[in-house]
Amino acid sequence: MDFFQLIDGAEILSCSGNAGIHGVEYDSRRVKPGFCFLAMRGDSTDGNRYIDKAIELGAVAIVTDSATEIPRPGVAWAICAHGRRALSRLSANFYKHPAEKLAITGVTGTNGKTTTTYILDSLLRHAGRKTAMIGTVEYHIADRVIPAPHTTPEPLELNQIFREALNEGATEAVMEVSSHALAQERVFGIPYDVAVFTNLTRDHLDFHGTMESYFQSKATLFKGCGTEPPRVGIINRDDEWAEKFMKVANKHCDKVYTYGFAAGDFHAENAEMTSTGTRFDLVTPEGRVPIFSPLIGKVNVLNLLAAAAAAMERGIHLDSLAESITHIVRPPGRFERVSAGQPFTVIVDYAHTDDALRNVTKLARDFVQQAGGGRVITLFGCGGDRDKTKRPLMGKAAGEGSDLVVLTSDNPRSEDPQAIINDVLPGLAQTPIKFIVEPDRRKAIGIAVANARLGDVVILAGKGHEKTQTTREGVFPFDDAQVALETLHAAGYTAETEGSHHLHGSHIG
Ligand SMILES: CC(=O)N[C@H]1[C@@H](OP(=O)(O)OP(=O)(O)OC[C@H]2O[C@@H](n3ccc(=O)[nH]c3=O)[C@H](O)[C@@H]2O)O[C@H](CO)[C@@H](O)[C@@H]1O[C@H](C)C(=O)N[C@@H](C)C(=O)N[C@H](CCC(=O)O)C(=O)O
Ligand SMILES: Nc1ncnc2c1ncn2[C@@H]1O[C@H](COP(=O)(O)OP(=O)(O)OP(=O)(O)O)[C@@H](O)[C@H]1O
Ligand SMILES: N[C@H](CCC[C@H](N)C(=O)O)C(=O)O
Ligand SMILES: [Mg+2]
Repeated sequence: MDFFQLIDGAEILSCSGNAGIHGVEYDSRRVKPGFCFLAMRGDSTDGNRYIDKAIELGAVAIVTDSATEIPRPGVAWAICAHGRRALSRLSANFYKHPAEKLAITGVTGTNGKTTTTYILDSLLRHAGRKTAMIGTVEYHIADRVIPAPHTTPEPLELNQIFREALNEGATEAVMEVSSHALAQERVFGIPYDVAVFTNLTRDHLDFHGTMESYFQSKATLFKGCGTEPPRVGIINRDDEWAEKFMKVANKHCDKVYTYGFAAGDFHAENAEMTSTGTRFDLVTPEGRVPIFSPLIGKVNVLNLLAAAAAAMERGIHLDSLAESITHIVRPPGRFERVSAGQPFTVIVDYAHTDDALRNVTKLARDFVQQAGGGRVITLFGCGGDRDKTKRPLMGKAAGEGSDLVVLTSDNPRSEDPQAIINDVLPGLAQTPIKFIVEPDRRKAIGIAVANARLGDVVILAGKGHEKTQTTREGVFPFDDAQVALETLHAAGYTAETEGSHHLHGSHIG
């Protein structure tokens, strides 16, 4: 492909020269001979600072979002109006527009994206479709796993995955669309067929500033990301922001469906929730069907309703849903039990907002009550270099939902772990709860487990599937489920159970 073909359709303000192009990069450190380097300004640095580095590494063409950069001799050059939009167009051109040939479902919302995409992907695969799945835990093309540096990748990686998926026979893609990706236009030009909104609760205000601007980012998915709007919008009517999302979806999408626990186009009736699964009648515009889901808790009923609605829109028949729902693959680290035969329950969960902590502690409370007693012990921390406003709220939610809280660290990143803890304490102090502070997460897990008695539920919140802890000193291996298991073994519980097998690979809990 030559440079003109590569930049075709991108908003180019001026250009000069031509070259044969063998690859595209937006990170100078990964440039190879024959590549086009797209230099764009970011929040932490400016890609234009690395143009000469990219040329040294063999870049033959530069696309820059800076009109003041002087073209380097012998290098094809273009000035674009918007860095990421240009990157999207170049990536689509380079990989020959794979997104246009896939039916893509995008899921956005503060919580539930990963779970909903896993369920939808399972339903599509169970119906014989070959899929690509993109999200927080990992990316998949059918059974092939690709590591996920971001929940929603940059347009270059996104187009590459879509191209590989198409080449491998995929017809569908299911992806989480983070608010960061929407705000930064990482998904510019992606034509979504179906768009799902799960919920909007406080998070990421460090990046978005206000809830309104966070909402506006998420709403973009329903307006169309520089392309046709989605054919179908699916909205959680139980969420406080539902009406605002409905307004946008009604304006832009051909069809809009709602889902909700007790009412909506898709809803649940006769729900029976136990600690091993959930039985309910799935009510849809096409009729109703009794289902049993291995996922537990009310939020997972909502995730299931969202996924069922999307699956039906993607042509999966209601009759086959009941069967396929029994086979769904659960995402790792979401309400995942860790068991070594101990007389109390240990749960690893990815709750890292006040809303999610409230839900997960409520679920644990329901279980201990159903089982005739027991306490809820919650361990959590708050991420460093992330929304500080959620810290006291998470403290309050954990305190209100638990009998004992162990406050610790969760990826302090560049921050002082104690300073993060200090931000959480005012929220915890608003509750009468007993709490223990231990910044070392391994020791903290030891404390939580040592305090557990017969019938208690211990929730290890915030890190879910993560395999590392990021601190000022570096990135260290850390896996809550593994550490919990080691702690239980050290305490003398050594039974090999389904839960402990799960830790060694299978995603089916
Ligand atoms: C806030 C945010 O999302 N930032 C992402 C964004 O940064 P940015 O646009 O500000 O770019 P920058 O880091 O200033 O760099 C500018 C340009 O210089 C380039 N560069 C930089 C250094 C160099 O040596 N050479 C070089 O060419 C970079 O590749 C980039 O093109 O683009 C960068 C390149 O892809 C990402 O690394 C960076 O992710 C940061 C590290 C991050 O932590 N992002 C998280 C918050 C995120 O995106 N999370 C969401 C999920 C959140 C959720 O829903 O829970 C996600 O989708 O994963
Ligand atoms: N529909 C939901 N509503 C509220 N909370 C939920 C919902 N589904 C899951 N949760 C809670 O949120 C946590 C994260 O769930 P999940 O990973 O599915 O969300 P996500 O939107 O992908 O999060 P992230 O933005 O971090 O990738 C779960 O561990 C659970 O505690
Ligand atoms: N996608 C979320 C994950 C948070 C998980 C938690 N473990 C943390 O590090 O804060 C974020 O980047 O904000
Ligand atoms: Mg996710």
